[in-house]
Amino acid sequence: MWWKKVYVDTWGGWTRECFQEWGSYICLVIPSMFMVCIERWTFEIGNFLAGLIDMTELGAQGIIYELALVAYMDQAMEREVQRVRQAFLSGRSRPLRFRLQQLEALRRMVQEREKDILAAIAADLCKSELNAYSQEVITVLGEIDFMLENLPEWVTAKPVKKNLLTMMDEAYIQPQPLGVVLIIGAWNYPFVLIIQPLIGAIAAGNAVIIKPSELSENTAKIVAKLLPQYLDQDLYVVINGGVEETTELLKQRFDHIFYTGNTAVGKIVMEAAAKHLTPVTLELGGKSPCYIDKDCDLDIVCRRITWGKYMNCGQTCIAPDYILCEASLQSQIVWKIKETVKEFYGENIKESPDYERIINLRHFKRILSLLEGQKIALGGETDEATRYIAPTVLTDVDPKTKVMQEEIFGPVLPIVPVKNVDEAIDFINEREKPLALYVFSHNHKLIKRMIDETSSGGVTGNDVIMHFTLNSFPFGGVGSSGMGAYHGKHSFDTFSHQRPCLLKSLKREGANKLRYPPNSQSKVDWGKFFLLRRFNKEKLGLLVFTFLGIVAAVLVKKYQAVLRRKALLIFLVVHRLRWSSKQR
Ligand SMILES: NC(=O)c1ccc[n+]([C@@H]2O[C@H](COP(=O)([O-])OP(=O)(O)OC[C@H]3O[C@@H](n4cnc5c(N)ncnc54)[C@H](O)[C@@H]3O)[C@@H](O)[C@H]2O)c1
Ligand SMILES: CCCCCCCCCCCCC/C=C/C=O
Repeated sequence: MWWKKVYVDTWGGWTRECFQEWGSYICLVIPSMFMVCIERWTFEIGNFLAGLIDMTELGAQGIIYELALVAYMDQAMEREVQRVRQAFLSGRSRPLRFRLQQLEALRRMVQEREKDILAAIAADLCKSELNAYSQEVITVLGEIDFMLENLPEWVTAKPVKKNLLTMMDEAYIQPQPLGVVLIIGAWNYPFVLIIQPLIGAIAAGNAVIIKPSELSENTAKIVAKLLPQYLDQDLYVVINGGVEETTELLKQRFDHIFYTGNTAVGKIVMEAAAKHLTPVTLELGGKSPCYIDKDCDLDIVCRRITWGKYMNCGQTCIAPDYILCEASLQSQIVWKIKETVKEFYGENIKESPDYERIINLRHFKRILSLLEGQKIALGGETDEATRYIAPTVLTDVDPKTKVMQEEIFGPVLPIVPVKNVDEAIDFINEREKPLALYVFSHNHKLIKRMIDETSSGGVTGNDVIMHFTLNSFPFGGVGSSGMGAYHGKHSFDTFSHQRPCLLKSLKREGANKLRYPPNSQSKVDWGKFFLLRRFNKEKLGLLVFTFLGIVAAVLVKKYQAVLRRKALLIFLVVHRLRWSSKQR
């Protein structure tokens, strides 16, 4: 027997190294022992599946094994999801007290292990720990506090308005957990993009499998290490790995999939989810435009845009992707951005602790290719060894060029001249719906008009990024920038099923005869009366009066049942007569 690929845990990397040395040996010498070895290994490490080893790279020449191993991977993933499902079915994730306690434990994890978390984010993105804290940790702590404060109210059943047919029944909406949720994260804000949805999923009472991005591997590892130390180990599980692991994971049945990442993979996720009719939330990207009206304070506008564009080296889903403005504004904008860059990052940007690097060489080269043939008005300096790209501005950009065809996701800011706001609106509407839209103007009406006449996931007027920070807002895209939303109550709703509950009594069968066969015109008329009429304030007095009658009837012991029925009948007949006369 041969195997092409095996899963092993990557705690500290030692298992992987060990396997590289021993795995191929075992495989070559005693192939039949191989599976046993993997089984024992995965058992010993608690079924955590992570890194992938390509046995062909290790000198094993067999090809026949691939199928056998894929089957093994499938089974392993299936077992893991099954384990989490069993934990969910135990019911322990549901009680409010448990949810609050897990959220508090998560907060304790972030507070007690802050240094480890910040170091991991910093290592992944060449980010200062201060920036990692303000961009990721603050948001997470704020979200946990918000949940703890509001959850007791959100979990309670909400009574709903009733119609005449159900007026004696109990009718309410009960939010309930969906089940097992899969959260797939992206690398650019590797902590907040998995922990913030996790908070919502826990709050809603679900079990969760988290698949962090393999590109931000330090954060992926620290999350996999810390979560089991603080949270229930069977309900909340981290599975690390790359595309192959995600692909295997996506074959399993989940009750909801929450994916953050690029649009192309978003389609893959949705297709896989469709096989199980699993609902998805897709937090995708796109080109977020920034319109600068000539009636504005350019100093302030350029400071805000510089902050949002070059934060995290432009690798922010809601960073302003490009600027639309009148041609005459371009030179001033370039000048003011240049001054701001100096103010923010100093004369030597490479030395600044506030300026990050591009995540990997592939993205570095991709961004460089976007500069070809462009007029570079600011920046343009690069260093492949450290994946540094200076804050860059391009002017007079032709919308047909490559930089305007894909999301930039780097520190390159094209300016596309337009004649006026009408042309800017048309420009935006001719393209895919962006994740964010930014409009700068002193003219409030112009901002409102742009909001009314365009579509985007979110909008901020006279600033950038900041709508992300308000957890009373739903955060998400529209069209190709995504579907569904989260943050605060919106996360709770995303991970809950709003279950309508109608509780009737087995008494009062008389009223139900109306819907039983055989049907008649009179039954239809009564049905119309019962179902098409709604209570309004005008009728409330009459209703109260009727109820008082019913209560009185209850007090008259001997005639209790008879009186109640009569009062209801009188009320309905009076109503019906008044309604019929109005109809005429
Ligand atoms: N809307 C948001 O909140 C938000 C936030 C961050 C990033 N983004 C968007 O994400 C993009 C950047 O992230 P990325 O996509 O480069 O991140 P990424 O490369 O980390 O991929 C995201 C996840 O998808 C998985 N994946 C990748 N290829 C896959 C495949 N073929 N099949 C199955 N799974 C696969 C990865 O394992 C990873 O967990 C940008 O477009 C950005 O705008 C959106
Ligand atoms: C010290 C004050 C902090 C100000 C708030 C900063 C807000 C930063 C938000 C960063 C966005 C993180 C999520 C990104 C999603 C898409 O990539």
